[in-house]
Amino acid sequence: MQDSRLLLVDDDPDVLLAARLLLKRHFGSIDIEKNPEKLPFLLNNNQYDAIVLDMNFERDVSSGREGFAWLDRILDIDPQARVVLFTAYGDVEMAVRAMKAGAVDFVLKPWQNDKFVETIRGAVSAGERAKDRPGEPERNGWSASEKAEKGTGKTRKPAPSSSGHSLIGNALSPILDTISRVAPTDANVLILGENGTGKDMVARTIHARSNRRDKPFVSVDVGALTESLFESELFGHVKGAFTDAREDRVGRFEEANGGTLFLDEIGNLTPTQQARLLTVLQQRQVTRVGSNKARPVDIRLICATNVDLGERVAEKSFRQDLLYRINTIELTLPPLRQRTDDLRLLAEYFIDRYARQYSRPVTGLSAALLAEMKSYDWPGNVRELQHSVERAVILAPGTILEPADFVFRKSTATASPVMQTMQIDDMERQLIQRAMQTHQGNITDVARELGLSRQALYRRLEKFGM
Ligand SMILES: Nc1ncnc2c1ncn2[C@@H]1O[C@H](COP(=O)(O)OP(=O)(O)OP(=O)(O)O)[C@@H](O)[C@H]1O
Repeated sequence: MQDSRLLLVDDDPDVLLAARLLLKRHFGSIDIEKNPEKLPFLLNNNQYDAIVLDMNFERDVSSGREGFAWLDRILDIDPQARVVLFTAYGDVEMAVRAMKAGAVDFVLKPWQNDKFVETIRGAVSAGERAKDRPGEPERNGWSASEKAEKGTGKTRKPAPSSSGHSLIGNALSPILDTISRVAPTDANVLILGENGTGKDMVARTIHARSNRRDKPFVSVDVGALTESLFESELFGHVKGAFTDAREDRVGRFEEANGGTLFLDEIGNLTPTQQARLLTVLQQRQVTRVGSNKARPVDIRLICATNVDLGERVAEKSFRQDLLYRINTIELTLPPLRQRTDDLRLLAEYFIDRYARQYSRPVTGLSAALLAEMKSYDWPGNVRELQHSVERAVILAPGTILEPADFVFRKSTATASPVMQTMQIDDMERQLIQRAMQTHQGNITDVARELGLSRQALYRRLEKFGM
């Protein structure tokens, strides 16, 4: 236990300090973090034996919704993560729900010291046992291999051998073939497709099937980086390079050294950012901001975007030389509306996954629902289908999902004449405004309803000045 490493995430600094003081006496090293937004970065860069996560962040004090979203995110990044939840409200029902969603245990605040230490000890040693015997079922009833095979919601970083199975859909077989051929090479790959079509999954699958699979997979949403953060995030900085640079920091390129760097939303880079990126890719070395020492980097580059880069090149907002550098192999993921034959397969896959996760008796979907699904245009693609099925599985009264259990967003085909004459931007703005009202500004819920990633939602909020 003395060499184990823990991460505590809570927005109350007093709680963090008190918990660290207690746990330091029993466990090796304890990282504390006030801001859950830092979780992806921390998890991509560190190996934790257990993570203690608060369920009730400030913005959403009692429902635990934000805690659930962060739990999901952690398990997406690391399906084997041992997450123990902190809850201040003694809401055991919520804690039990969280355990069904993949947490290993929970601690009620205010805690009893002995009990708290024992719970964490249990989480850490369960993780060690699972490492020793990889096939052994875990606490929530699924072994690691079963999770990877079945894709029980935690398959974002699956075992290399089985990662291809989690990309569901017959229409994807040509893409899976290409992935098999391309993955073992070091060729740069550009993945194109609308939001929610599976670009991130494809990037992870390529890495998992590459010779770099034991090295880091580092993912950066470059579209979300401001001009001032771009260089220090990607290339790192040295202490004193700018006001906030209190310590040396390794950039994402260096973090990915030996492994794969995934640059998402590459289509949104400004001309200056494109020029900086191109130089680094040409020279295969990075210079941290404030330093003059160039460091070699060995990365396999995968990029993704939902914009038409050819069009951007034609209108001169994306450099052709950069496009040629990143698109050695190009993969285009079809939107869901163009692969309606896969709808049943995908829907059944998600029904199975969520019925298990939430212990619901749902076993399938009716022909009427399938017909409605086929006539809908799925603007949020597989992500939207996934969330709609999740909601329906939780709420449906019967064992077979019916049209009444499903909420389809108003599609362009059925929109009112007024809506049809509106510009797409206006519709988008209205949808976002409505969802923001419904969810009282909770970004996670709004993004989920709209089938967007949080970053994609942030960009739209910025675009519409909301
Ligand atoms: N073929 C598929 N099989 C199973 N799940 C899928 C498939 N495609 C997408 N998904 C699921 O849909 C969700 C969105 O996928 P992903 O994040 O890979 O899309 P994306 O194209 O990267 O989206 P964005 O452009 O918004 O970042 C994920 O939860 C993923 O698990």
